[in-house]
Amino acid sequence: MPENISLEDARVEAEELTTRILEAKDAYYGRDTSLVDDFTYDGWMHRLEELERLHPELQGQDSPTQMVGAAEATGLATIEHAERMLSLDNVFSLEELTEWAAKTRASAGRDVDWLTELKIDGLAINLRYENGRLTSAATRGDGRVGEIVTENALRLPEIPLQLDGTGHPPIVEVRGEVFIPVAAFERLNAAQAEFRERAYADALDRWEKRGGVKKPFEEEKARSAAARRFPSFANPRNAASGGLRQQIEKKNGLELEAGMLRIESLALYVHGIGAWENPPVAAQSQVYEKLAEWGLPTSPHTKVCTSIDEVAAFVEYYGEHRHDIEHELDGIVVKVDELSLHDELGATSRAPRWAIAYKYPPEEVQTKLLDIVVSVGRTGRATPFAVMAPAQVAGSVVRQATLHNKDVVKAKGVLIGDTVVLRKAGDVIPEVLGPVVERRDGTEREFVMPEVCPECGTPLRPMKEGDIDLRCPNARSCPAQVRGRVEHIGSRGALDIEALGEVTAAALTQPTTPADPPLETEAGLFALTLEEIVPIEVVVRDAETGLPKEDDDGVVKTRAPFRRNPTAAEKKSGLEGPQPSSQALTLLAELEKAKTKDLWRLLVSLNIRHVGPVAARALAQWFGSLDAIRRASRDELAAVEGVGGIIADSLLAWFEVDWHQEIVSRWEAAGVQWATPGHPGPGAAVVEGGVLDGLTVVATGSLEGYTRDGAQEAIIQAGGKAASSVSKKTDFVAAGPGAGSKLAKAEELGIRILDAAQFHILVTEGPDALG
Ligand SMILES: NC(=O)c1ccc[n+]([C@@H]2O[C@H](COP(=O)([O-])OP(=O)(O)OC[C@H]3O[C@@H](n4cnc5c(N)ncnc54)[C@H](O)[C@@H]3O)[C@@H](O)[C@H]2O)c1
Repeated sequence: MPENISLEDARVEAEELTTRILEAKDAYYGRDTSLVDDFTYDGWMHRLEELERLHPELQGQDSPTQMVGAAEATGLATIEHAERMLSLDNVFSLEELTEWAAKTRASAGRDVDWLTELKIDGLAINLRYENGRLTSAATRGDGRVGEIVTENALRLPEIPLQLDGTGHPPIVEVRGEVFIPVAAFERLNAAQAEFRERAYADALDRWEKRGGVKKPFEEEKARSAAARRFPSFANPRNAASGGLRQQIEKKNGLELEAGMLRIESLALYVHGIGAWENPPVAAQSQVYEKLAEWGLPTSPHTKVCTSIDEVAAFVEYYGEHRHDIEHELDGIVVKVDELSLHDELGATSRAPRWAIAYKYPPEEVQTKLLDIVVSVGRTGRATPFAVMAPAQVAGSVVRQATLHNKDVVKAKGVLIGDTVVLRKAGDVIPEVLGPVVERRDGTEREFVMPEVCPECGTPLRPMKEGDIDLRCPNARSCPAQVRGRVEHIGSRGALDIEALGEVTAAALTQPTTPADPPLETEAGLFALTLEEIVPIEVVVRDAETGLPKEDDDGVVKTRAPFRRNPTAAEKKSGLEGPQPSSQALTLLAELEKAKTKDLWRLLVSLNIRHVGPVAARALAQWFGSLDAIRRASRDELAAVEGVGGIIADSLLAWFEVDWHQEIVSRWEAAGVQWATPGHPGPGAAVVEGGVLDGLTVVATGSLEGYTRDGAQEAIIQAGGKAASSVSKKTDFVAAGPGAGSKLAKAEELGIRILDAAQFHILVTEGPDALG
């Protein structure tokens, strides 16, 4: 729907946007920091373009929509490019991409081949070669004039001073992207941490030599100074940009060492040309072949596509595999392959018309760090986590992220109230990368790790001697730990009780009413009665913020999940007062069923350290009953395949605790079956001689007819080993839709890959039946 905005309103909005965009550009191109995330920045640019489309009189020559990068002088000498270096226009959906392709083909007046490439998240570089010899390397700058970085560029082994071969053009400009590969970026940040430590140690040394008395705050000062000198880099793009543009000759000591290391992390892929008269090739893809012949590095991830469907498939493929690539990418670049069409189609003042960048949804955004709260988990570990203003990142809304421990909070340098960079890549757990220091206004405050458990007030202790992680030692009755254990009991890998999730576990252990929760520990779980749970009331929380909701009078709202009012018909038939809700009835029915579930599931639900489904299955298969496990010696336990010494010790320690014994006996009194019926006793491995005996199988993606657990179970039941990662020892990989890196690994190692139907044959009839 065309927007109806008056010129006056549009002007005000455009001015506001321009100010913000220019500020962000200054920081990004001049100081290698991002004041906002790329997605927000792109949104501003798009809106400004839209306003200028609606009111063309707003579009001055100096509008950011007409400019490439920034000319901001940063102290480096500059050089004019022989031919302008442009930016790229963006699209954010396949629909827009298809539209652009149709328009471009129409302008070309003939069929077009598309060259698809990964959009490398780095910074552009222009390499000028005269008769095959490098005369300058420069950044893009404002597109006409860039900063000279020749000295640093020549430190990259991939940038040749002299091109291979003979007969080079008198002048050619080669354009490419300088970036830091993902693996090198990790190493670089690890090295920065070492430099921090060394700088800190040096400062203390100097202090001591001067005979000073160290005070805690002096150490603190030395630490912060070291952290300022050698900060962690928030992302490879900004680290690469600063790395290439640093004035290395002005550095010495540790700074010089760190600077050199940063340059050594840089890599290059070339992706274009400028100022090449009459190139002896007709297509951009052939240009790359030529550049490779000259010894320049080209990306292996390019493809010539003859239809837009093929382009879309490329976009989709790398959308799923963007984390399997050696560098970060923020999208796909689609180019018209034929060079003569580049001239015909031309360019706007900012971008060529023969290419477009398709941008993937963001994986890195900025948001406000509202608070750092400490949570206690089921094992008692006290973990600080970030509470953030909700942020949409990589397709989901993120509000929280763990910060692990107080040292991590310190290392990341975040303060409560900071604007922080938040990253979530695909299925990966969200992570706070660090603060945007430039956005501070002085109201931020430091996080202080509490000394007592926030849930039960018990003084926190190190997990083990000298450990930085703290735990609440009140394992039996700390409400947070009981809640965590009860939730674990209901989880899919344990007793798989659907009605017993996080919210129900909290209701049973920490309701607002009654004051004494029905479960003080999990020992009472299987003896719960309707009378106990029906009165339960819990606080209603806001889904966005997690804070308690209040009514108009400021009273906290509560909810009674386990009861309902009687229906009219029930009232008529004389029923009075609250009735159990269907949730209450389901919970008790499912608990009843769980009492006779497989022994291994019951073992997992006991929350014994290290005893997960794999060890529990092995124990259950070997011993057949909890009693037999309890009577076994350390050696007997450790000898069971899949158990070992650590788990044996953990089992022995668990049985020694009185309140653990109480769980077992009270569950038993409530009807829990601690033995597998018909098991012949210790030593009888049930599935020996199965059709998969001695074979290792990995199941990945969604296999029709199997849940994730179900596929694993089927492998084990057939006597095979269900492994979670692919290696040379893997015999088969069963892969369904959504299979990612494991499938790629299997292909790489040449391991036989099965679909769901073949997998079914494998686990029921064995490998020979596959043919
Ligand atoms: N977060 C911020 O504050 C902020 C500020 C300014 C710019 N930015 C980011 O930078 C972008 C604008 O910068 P831009 O003008 O460089 O545009 P761009 O990064 O969207 O696209 C153009 C650039 O892509 C690069 N590129 C990577 N792979 C390529 C390939 N295979 N073929 C051709 N080119 C390739 C080239 O260097 C080219 O100059 C914004 O969209 C935003 O994401 C962010």
